Amino acid sequence: MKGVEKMELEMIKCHGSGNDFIIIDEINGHVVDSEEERVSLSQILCDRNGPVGSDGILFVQESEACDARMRMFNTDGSEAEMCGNGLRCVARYAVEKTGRTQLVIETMKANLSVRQTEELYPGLATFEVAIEPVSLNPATLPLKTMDNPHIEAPITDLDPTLAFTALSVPNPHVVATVNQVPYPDAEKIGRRANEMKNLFPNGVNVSFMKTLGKNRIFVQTYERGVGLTNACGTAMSASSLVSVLTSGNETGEVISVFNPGGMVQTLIDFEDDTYRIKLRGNATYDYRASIHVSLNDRSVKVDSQNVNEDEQRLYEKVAEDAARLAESAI
Ligand SMILES: N[C@@H](CCC[C@H](N)C(=O)O)C(=O)O
Repeated sequence: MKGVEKMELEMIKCHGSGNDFIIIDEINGHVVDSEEERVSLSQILCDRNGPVGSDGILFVQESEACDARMRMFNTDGSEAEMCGNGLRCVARYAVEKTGRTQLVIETMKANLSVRQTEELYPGLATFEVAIEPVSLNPATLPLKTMDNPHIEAPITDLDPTLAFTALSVPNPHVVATVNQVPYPDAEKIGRRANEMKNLFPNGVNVSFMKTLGKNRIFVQTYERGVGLTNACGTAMSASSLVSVLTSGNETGEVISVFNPGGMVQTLIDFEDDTYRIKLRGNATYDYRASIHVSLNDRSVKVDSQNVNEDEQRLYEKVAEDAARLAESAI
Protein backbone atom coordinates (compact mmCIF):
# COMPACT_ATOMS: atom_id res chain seq x y z
CA MET A 1 0.00 0.00 0.00
CA LYS A 2 1.33 3.45 -0.95
CA GLY A 3 1.10 6.44 1.42
CA VAL A 4 1.21 6.63 5.21
CA GLU A 5 1.50 3.25 6.86
CA LYS A 6 1.38 4.36 10.48
CA MET A 7 -1.34 6.75 11.58
CA GLU A 8 -2.03 8.70 14.70
CA LEU A 9 -5.75 9.40 15.01
CA GLU A 10 -8.23 11.03 17.35
CA MET A 11 -11.53 9.17 17.41
CA ILE A 12 -14.89 9.14 19.15
CA LYS A 13 -16.64 5.86 19.89
CA CYS A 14 -20.36 6.52 19.69
CA HIS A 15 -23.62 4.73 19.05
CA GLY A 16 -27.22 5.16 18.01
CA SER A 17 -29.45 2.54 19.62
CA GLY A 18 -26.44 0.31 20.28
CA ASN A 19 -25.35 0.41 16.61
CA ASP A 20 -21.78 1.53 17.29
CA PHE A 21 -19.39 3.60 15.21
CA ILE A 22 -16.04 5.33 15.19
CA ILE A 23 -16.08 8.98 14.20
CA ILE A 24 -12.96 10.20 12.42
CA ASP A 25 -12.94 13.92 11.79
CA GLU A 26 -11.17 14.71 8.53
CA ILE A 27 -11.97 18.44 8.83
CA ASN A 28 -10.25 19.27 12.11
CA GLY A 29 -8.25 16.10 12.58
CA HIS A 30 -6.42 13.65 10.39
CA VAL A 31 -7.15 13.75 6.65
CA VAL A 32 -7.03 10.17 5.38
CA ASP A 33 -4.86 10.03 2.25
CA SER A 34 -6.74 7.59 0.05
CA GLU A 35 -9.81 5.42 -0.40
CA GLU A 36 -7.59 2.41 0.11
CA GLU A 37 -6.68 3.73 3.56
CA ARG A 38 -10.35 4.31 4.48
CA VAL A 39 -11.10 0.70 3.52
CA SER A 40 -8.15 -0.64 5.55
CA LEU A 41 -8.96 1.54 8.56
CA SER A 42 -12.55 0.24 8.53
CA GLN A 43 -11.47 -3.39 8.41
CA ILE A 44 -8.78 -2.95 11.08
CA LEU A 45 -10.51 -0.66 13.58
CA CYS A 46 -13.97 -2.25 13.39
CA ASP A 47 -12.61 -5.75 14.06
CA ARG A 48 -14.29 -6.93 17.29
CA ASN A 49 -11.14 -8.89 18.19
CA GLY A 50 -9.15 -5.65 18.27
CA PRO A 51 -9.10 -2.97 21.00
CA VAL A 52 -11.83 -0.77 19.45
CA GLY A 53 -14.37 -2.78 17.41
CA SER A 54 -17.54 -1.31 15.88
CA ASP A 55 -20.21 -1.66 13.21
CA GLY A 56 -18.54 0.91 10.97
CA ILE A 57 -16.58 4.15 10.60
CA LEU A 58 -18.13 7.58 10.04
CA PHE A 59 -15.67 9.85 8.23
CA VAL A 60 -16.62 13.51 8.69
CA GLN A 61 -15.38 15.62 5.82
CA GLU A 62 -15.58 19.14 4.43
CA SER A 63 -18.59 19.76 2.12
CA GLU A 64 -18.92 22.45 -0.54
CA ALA A 65 -22.71 22.61 -0.37
CA CYS A 66 -23.52 21.59 3.21
CA ASP A 67 -22.30 22.04 6.78
CA ALA A 68 -20.32 18.77 6.62
CA ARG A 69 -20.17 15.53 4.69
CA MET A 70 -20.61 12.02 6.14
CA ARG A 71 -19.12 8.94 4.54
CA MET A 72 -19.96 5.61 6.13
CA PHE A 73 -17.83 2.47 5.77
CA ASN A 74 -18.98 -0.95 6.95
CA THR A 75 -16.72 -3.36 8.86
CA ASP A 76 -15.85 -5.22 5.65
CA GLY A 77 -14.58 -1.95 4.10
CA SER A 78 -17.56 -1.43 1.76
CA GLU A 79 -19.04 2.06 1.62
CA ALA A 80 -22.79 2.48 2.25
CA GLU A 81 -25.04 5.07 0.60
CA MET A 82 -26.49 6.03 3.96
CA CYS A 83 -26.50 5.25 7.68
CA GLY A 84 -29.37 6.46 9.86
CA ASN A 85 -27.96 5.78 13.32
CA GLY A 86 -24.58 7.04 12.16
CA LEU A 87 -26.07 10.24 10.78
CA ARG A 88 -27.49 11.03 14.23
CA CYS A 89 -23.98 10.65 15.70
CA VAL A 90 -22.50 12.88 12.99
CA ALA A 91 -25.34 15.35 13.58
CA ARG A 92 -24.37 15.57 17.25
CA TYR A 93 -20.72 15.98 16.35
CA ALA A 94 -21.43 18.76 13.84
CA VAL A 95 -23.96 20.49 16.13
CA GLU A 96 -21.42 20.58 18.96
CA LYS A 97 -18.69 21.87 16.62
CA THR A 98 -20.79 24.63 15.03
CA GLY A 99 -23.02 25.59 17.97
CA ARG A 100 -26.03 25.45 15.60
CA THR A 101 -28.84 23.02 16.33
CA GLN A 102 -30.08 22.56 12.76
CA LEU A 103 -27.74 21.61 9.93
CA VAL A 104 -27.57 19.95 6.52
CA ILE A 105 -25.17 17.04 6.05
CA GLU A 106 -24.05 15.79 2.65
CA THR A 107 -24.31 12.01 2.18
CA MET A 108 -23.62 9.87 -0.89
CA LYS A 109 -27.07 10.28 -2.48
CA ALA A 110 -28.64 13.32 -0.77
CA ASN A 111 -28.11 16.40 1.36
CA LEU A 112 -30.04 15.65 4.55
CA SER A 113 -31.48 17.89 7.26
CA VAL A 114 -30.53 17.02 10.83
CA ARG A 115 -31.45 18.71 14.09
CA GLN A 116 -31.11 18.36 17.81
CA THR A 117 -34.53 17.59 19.18
CA GLU A 118 -36.49 17.03 22.35
CA GLU A 119 -34.84 14.31 24.48
CA LEU A 120 -36.47 10.88 24.23
CA TYR A 121 -35.38 10.30 27.86
CA PRO A 122 -34.21 13.01 30.28
CA GLY A 123 -30.53 13.71 29.74
CA LEU A 124 -30.25 11.67 26.54
CA ALA A 125 -28.81 13.68 23.62
CA THR A 126 -31.44 13.13 20.90
CA PHE A 127 -31.28 13.97 17.19
CA GLU A 128 -33.70 13.81 14.28
CA VAL A 129 -32.45 13.08 10.77
CA ALA A 130 -34.09 12.86 7.36
CA ILE A 131 -33.87 9.46 5.67
CA GLU A 132 -34.17 10.15 1.92
CA PRO A 133 -34.63 9.50 -0.97
CA VAL A 134 -37.06 6.61 -0.48
CA SER A 135 -38.03 4.36 -3.38
CA LEU A 136 -40.17 1.26 -3.74
CA ASN A 137 -38.79 0.58 -7.20
CA PRO A 138 -36.80 -2.70 -6.91
CA ALA A 139 -34.35 -1.43 -9.56
CA THR A 140 -33.03 1.08 -6.99
CA LEU A 141 -31.65 -1.65 -4.68
CA PRO A 142 -31.17 -3.34 -7.15
CA LEU A 143 -33.30 -6.49 -6.70
CA LYS A 144 -33.98 -8.69 -9.69
CA THR A 145 -37.72 -9.38 -9.44
CA MET A 146 -40.77 -9.43 -11.72
CA ASP A 147 -42.81 -7.37 -9.20
CA ASN A 148 -42.65 -3.57 -9.21
CA PRO A 149 -43.19 -2.65 -6.43
CA HIS A 150 -42.21 -5.81 -4.58
CA ILE A 151 -44.49 -5.59 -1.53
CA GLU A 152 -45.06 -8.58 0.77
CA ALA A 153 -44.15 -10.95 -2.01
CA PRO A 154 -41.99 -14.06 -1.85
CA ILE A 155 -38.34 -14.24 -2.79
CA THR A 156 -38.46 -18.01 -2.90
CA ASP A 157 -34.76 -18.60 -3.51
CA LEU A 158 -33.96 -16.58 -0.42
CA ASP A 159 -36.56 -18.14 1.87
CA PRO A 160 -39.59 -20.15 0.75
CA THR A 161 -41.69 -19.30 3.84
CA LEU A 162 -41.40 -15.50 4.18
CA ALA A 163 -42.83 -12.56 2.22
CA PHE A 164 -40.54 -9.57 1.69
CA THR A 165 -40.92 -5.90 0.82
CA ALA A 166 -38.03 -4.32 -1.11
CA LEU A 167 -37.14 -0.64 -0.84
CA SER A 168 -34.17 1.70 -0.90
CA VAL A 169 -33.78 4.57 1.59
CA PRO A 170 -31.46 4.99 -0.38
CA ASN A 171 -29.35 1.99 0.74
CA PRO A 172 -30.94 -1.34 -0.15
CA HIS A 173 -33.35 -3.12 2.21
CA VAL A 174 -35.74 -6.05 2.27
CA VAL A 175 -38.13 -6.41 5.19
CA ALA A 176 -40.05 -9.54 6.20
CA THR A 177 -42.97 -9.40 8.62
CA VAL A 178 -42.58 -12.19 11.17
CA ASN A 179 -44.37 -13.49 14.28
CA GLN A 180 -41.24 -14.13 16.31
CA VAL A 181 -38.33 -11.83 17.20
CA PRO A 182 -35.43 -12.31 17.45
CA TYR A 183 -36.09 -14.38 14.33
CA PRO A 184 -34.27 -17.73 14.66
CA ASP A 185 -32.98 -17.79 11.04
CA ALA A 186 -32.16 -14.08 10.80
CA GLU A 187 -28.42 -14.56 10.45
CA LYS A 188 -28.72 -17.45 8.00
CA ILE A 189 -31.17 -15.58 5.73
CA GLY A 190 -29.23 -12.32 5.95
CA ARG A 191 -25.98 -14.01 5.02
CA ARG A 192 -27.62 -15.94 2.19
CA ALA A 193 -29.16 -12.77 0.73
CA ASN A 194 -25.71 -11.19 0.60
CA GLU A 195 -24.27 -14.24 -1.15
CA MET A 196 -27.00 -14.20 -3.85
CA LYS A 197 -25.37 -11.72 -6.22
CA ASN A 198 -27.71 -12.85 -9.01
CA LEU A 199 -30.63 -11.40 -6.98
CA PHE A 200 -28.94 -8.58 -5.07
CA PRO A 201 -25.86 -7.52 -7.06
CA ASN A 202 -24.98 -4.80 -4.51
CA GLY A 203 -25.93 -6.82 -1.40
CA VAL A 204 -28.83 -5.93 0.87
CA ASN A 205 -29.79 -5.20 4.49
CA VAL A 206 -32.33 -7.78 5.66
CA SER A 207 -34.83 -6.99 8.45
CA PHE A 208 -37.35 -9.01 10.43
CA MET A 209 -40.25 -6.91 11.70
CA LYS A 210 -42.89 -7.85 14.25
CA THR A 211 -45.88 -5.64 15.02
CA LEU A 212 -46.18 -5.08 18.78
CA GLY A 213 -49.30 -2.90 18.68
CA LYS A 214 -50.58 0.25 16.99
CA ASN A 215 -47.53 2.32 15.99
CA ARG A 216 -45.14 -0.03 17.79
CA ILE A 217 -42.89 -2.44 15.96
CA PHE A 218 -39.77 -4.49 16.75
CA VAL A 219 -37.03 -4.71 14.12
CA GLN A 220 -34.01 -7.01 13.96
CA THR A 221 -31.52 -6.50 11.12
CA TYR A 222 -28.75 -8.35 9.36
CA GLU A 223 -26.64 -5.56 7.89
CA ARG A 224 -24.86 -5.77 4.58
CA GLY A 225 -21.11 -5.57 5.19
CA VAL A 226 -21.45 -6.22 8.91
CA GLY A 227 -23.85 -9.03 10.03
CA LEU A 228 -26.44 -8.95 12.81
CA THR A 229 -26.33 -5.60 14.62
CA ASN A 230 -28.13 -4.17 17.66
CA ALA A 231 -30.01 -1.77 15.40
CA CYS A 232 -29.90 -0.27 11.91
CA GLY A 233 -31.41 3.18 11.50
CA THR A 234 -32.18 2.96 7.81
CA ALA A 235 -33.66 -0.54 8.35
CA MET A 236 -35.92 0.76 11.14
CA SER A 237 -36.98 3.61 8.84
CA ALA A 238 -37.62 1.19 5.97
CA SER A 239 -39.52 -1.20 8.28
CA SER A 240 -41.66 1.66 9.58
CA LEU A 241 -42.72 2.44 6.01
CA VAL A 242 -43.41 -1.26 5.45
CA SER A 243 -45.60 -1.23 8.59
CA VAL A 244 -47.56 1.65 7.03
CA LEU A 245 -47.92 -0.18 3.73
CA THR A 246 -48.84 -3.56 5.14
CA SER A 247 -49.68 -3.54 8.85
CA GLY A 248 -52.13 -0.73 9.56
CA ASN A 249 -49.75 1.98 10.82
CA GLU A 250 -50.32 5.44 9.40
CA THR A 251 -48.43 8.34 7.89
CA GLY A 252 -48.19 11.43 10.08
CA GLU A 253 -48.08 9.39 13.31
CA VAL A 254 -44.99 8.67 15.41
CA ILE A 255 -43.97 5.01 15.31
CA SER A 256 -41.89 3.56 18.18
CA VAL A 257 -39.36 1.12 16.83
CA PHE A 258 -37.92 -1.29 19.38
CA ASN A 259 -34.72 -3.14 18.54
CA PRO A 260 -32.11 -5.30 20.32
CA GLY A 261 -30.20 -2.11 21.28
CA GLY A 262 -33.01 0.15 22.48
CA MET A 263 -35.77 2.20 20.87
CA VAL A 264 -36.06 4.96 18.27
CA GLN A 265 -38.97 6.84 16.74
CA THR A 266 -39.89 7.37 13.11
CA LEU A 267 -42.38 9.53 11.30
CA ILE A 268 -43.50 8.76 7.74
CA ASP A 269 -45.04 11.40 5.48
CA PHE A 270 -46.46 11.06 1.99
CA GLU A 271 -46.52 14.17 -0.17
CA ASP A 272 -46.32 14.75 -3.93
CA ASP A 273 -46.25 10.99 -4.52
CA THR A 274 -43.13 10.70 -2.36
CA TYR A 275 -42.52 9.05 0.99
CA ARG A 276 -40.35 11.00 3.42
CA ILE A 277 -39.00 9.53 6.65
CA LYS A 278 -37.72 11.17 9.82
CA LEU A 279 -35.69 9.09 12.31
CA ARG A 280 -35.30 10.25 15.90
CA GLY A 281 -33.13 8.73 18.61
CA ASN A 282 -30.06 8.89 20.80
CA ALA A 283 -26.55 9.83 19.72
CA THR A 284 -24.39 8.67 22.60
CA TYR A 285 -20.63 9.13 23.04
CA ASP A 286 -18.99 6.21 24.86
CA TYR A 287 -15.44 7.56 24.81
CA ARG A 288 -12.83 9.63 23.00
CA ALA A 289 -9.44 8.10 22.26
CA SER A 290 -6.06 8.76 20.69
CA ILE A 291 -4.90 5.74 18.76
CA HIS A 292 -1.99 4.50 16.63
CA VAL A 293 -2.85 2.30 13.67
CA SER A 294 -0.33 0.39 11.59
CA LEU A 295 -1.70 -0.39 8.14
CA ASN A 296 1.22 -2.77 7.57
CA ASP A 297 0.75 -5.24 10.38
CA ARG A 298 -2.88 -4.16 10.99
CA SER A 299 -2.24 -3.44 14.67
CA VAL A 300 -4.02 -0.83 16.79
CA LYS A 301 -2.67 0.77 19.94
CA VAL A 302 -4.90 2.90 22.15
CA ASP A 303 -2.70 5.67 23.61
CA SER A 304 -5.28 7.38 25.79
CA GLN A 305 -8.97 6.99 26.38
CA ASN A 306 -11.45 9.37 27.94
CA VAL A 307 -14.53 7.37 28.93
CA ASN A 308 -17.90 9.05 29.18
CA GLU A 309 -19.24 7.03 32.12
CA ASP A 310 -22.30 9.20 32.75
CA GLU A 311 -23.58 8.76 29.20
CA GLN A 312 -22.81 5.04 29.23
CA ARG A 313 -24.71 4.55 32.51
CA LEU A 314 -27.69 6.59 31.33
CA TYR A 315 -27.91 4.67 28.07
CA GLU A 316 -27.74 1.30 29.88
CA LYS A 317 -30.81 2.34 31.83
CA VAL A 318 -32.60 3.57 28.70
CA ALA A 319 -31.87 0.29 26.90
CA GLU A 320 -33.09 -1.75 29.89
CA ASP A 321 -36.36 0.21 29.97
CA ALA A 322 -36.83 -0.28 26.22
CA ALA A 323 -36.10 -4.02 26.51
CA ARG A 324 -38.64 -4.36 29.33
CA LEU A 325 -41.29 -2.54 27.28
CA ALA A 326 -40.56 -4.60 24.18
CA GLU A 327 -40.56 -7.90 26.10
CA SER A 328 -43.93 -7.17 27.64
CA ALA A 329 -45.36 -6.69 24.12
CA ILE A 330 -43.56 -9.57 22.37
N1 LIG B 1 -26.30 0.84 10.47
C1 LIG B 1 -26.67 1.73 9.45
C2 LIG B 1 -26.59 1.26 8.04
C3 LIG B 1 -25.14 1.00 7.66
C4 LIG B 1 -24.98 0.66 6.24
C5 LIG B 1 -25.51 -0.68 5.88
N2 LIG B 1 -24.82 -1.76 6.50
C6 LIG B 1 -25.42 -0.81 4.35
O1 LIG B 1 -24.43 -1.34 3.84
O2 LIG B 1 -26.34 -0.33 3.68
C7 LIG B 1 -27.92 2.52 9.76
O3 LIG B 1 -28.08 2.87 10.93
O4 LIG B 1 -28.68 2.87 8.86
